[in-house]
Amino acid sequence: MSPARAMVQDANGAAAAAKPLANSSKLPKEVSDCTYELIESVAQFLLDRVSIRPKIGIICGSGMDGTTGCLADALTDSTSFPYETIPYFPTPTVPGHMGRLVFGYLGDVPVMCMQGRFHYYEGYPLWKCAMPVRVMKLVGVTHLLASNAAGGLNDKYRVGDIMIIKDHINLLGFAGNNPLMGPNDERFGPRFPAINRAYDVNVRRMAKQVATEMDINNITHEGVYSVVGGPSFETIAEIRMLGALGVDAVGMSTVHEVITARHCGMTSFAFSLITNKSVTDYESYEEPNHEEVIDMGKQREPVLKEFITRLVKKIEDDRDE
Ligand SMILES: O=P(O)(O)O[C@H]1O[C@H](CO)[C@@H](O)[C@H]1O
Ligand SMILES: Nc1nc2[nH]cnc2c(=O)[nH]1
Repeated sequence: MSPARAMVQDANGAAAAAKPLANSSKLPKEVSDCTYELIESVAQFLLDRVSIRPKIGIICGSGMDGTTGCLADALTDSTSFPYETIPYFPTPTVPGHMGRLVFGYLGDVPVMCMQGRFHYYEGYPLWKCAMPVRVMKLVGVTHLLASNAAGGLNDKYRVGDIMIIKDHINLLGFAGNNPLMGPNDERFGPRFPAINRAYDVNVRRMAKQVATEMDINNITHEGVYSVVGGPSFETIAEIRMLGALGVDAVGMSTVHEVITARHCGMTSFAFSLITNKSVTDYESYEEPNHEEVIDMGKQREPVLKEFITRLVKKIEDDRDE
């Protein structure tokens, strides 16, 4: 598709030509080129083409954003933008991440939904991986809900369980890599943002209420997520180290999105679907693999869809009070 000609697709996949773009080719190479004005222009591109004004932005994790039956398919009155048609947007390279930004109604709540996210191991710098969160912000989103697939370290967790993230350990940050590195534009947020209250306590409370209402408390936990760079899964020594650090689940995403969201004043919430148990035993022949991650995401899709739909409704009702 010509980069100068964006396409929008409706929920049935019908493509329609949108306004031509001045420059829809590539993201700027340097973080310093990714200005507030550039993000504003991307937000404006979207606002010019959709009528709904979502306050809630959703990022779907591995296996939860794929084919028929996924969350984005549940949106009504939807308009979707394949990532390659959005100016300056990265494109996903990972199976299980479809690559569409969908606007629509979940129940009766307007949302925008990233069907596919960006990971550091794909070769994008972290700021670029998290750039869509800033686009959400300038579209008018106030609440970020991110989901991910993760390996479960906590002995009590089983495959298929949900972990509401209460905190994270940013191992990429420890290694000197953070989405906020580079010049800071105060219009997004402060140079040194506090991150200790990243996972909103009120939204977590609502999520626990939803789990009770759905009668899934037996599979729902609250815990600490750690991000690693990937794409290789962890060694046994690494898993043991993470366990000793108090990590309950490990993955390769979400933290850069949440940091970016908090930096620009968005309320954030995230949860993990435990798609595999982390291997801690040298005698074990088990090996994690991306196929089982995607399969578990698909299996849990109905539950997660309902979980998110109910949570979104609670957030919206709470905002209206
Ligand atoms: O975090 P999400 O995008 O759900 O994906 C998780 O699953 C993939 C590994 O199977 C990694 O990308 C990991 O981060
Ligand atoms: N790093 C990491 N990411 C995952 N995503 C899904 N499962 C895993 C895992 O076991 N480790």
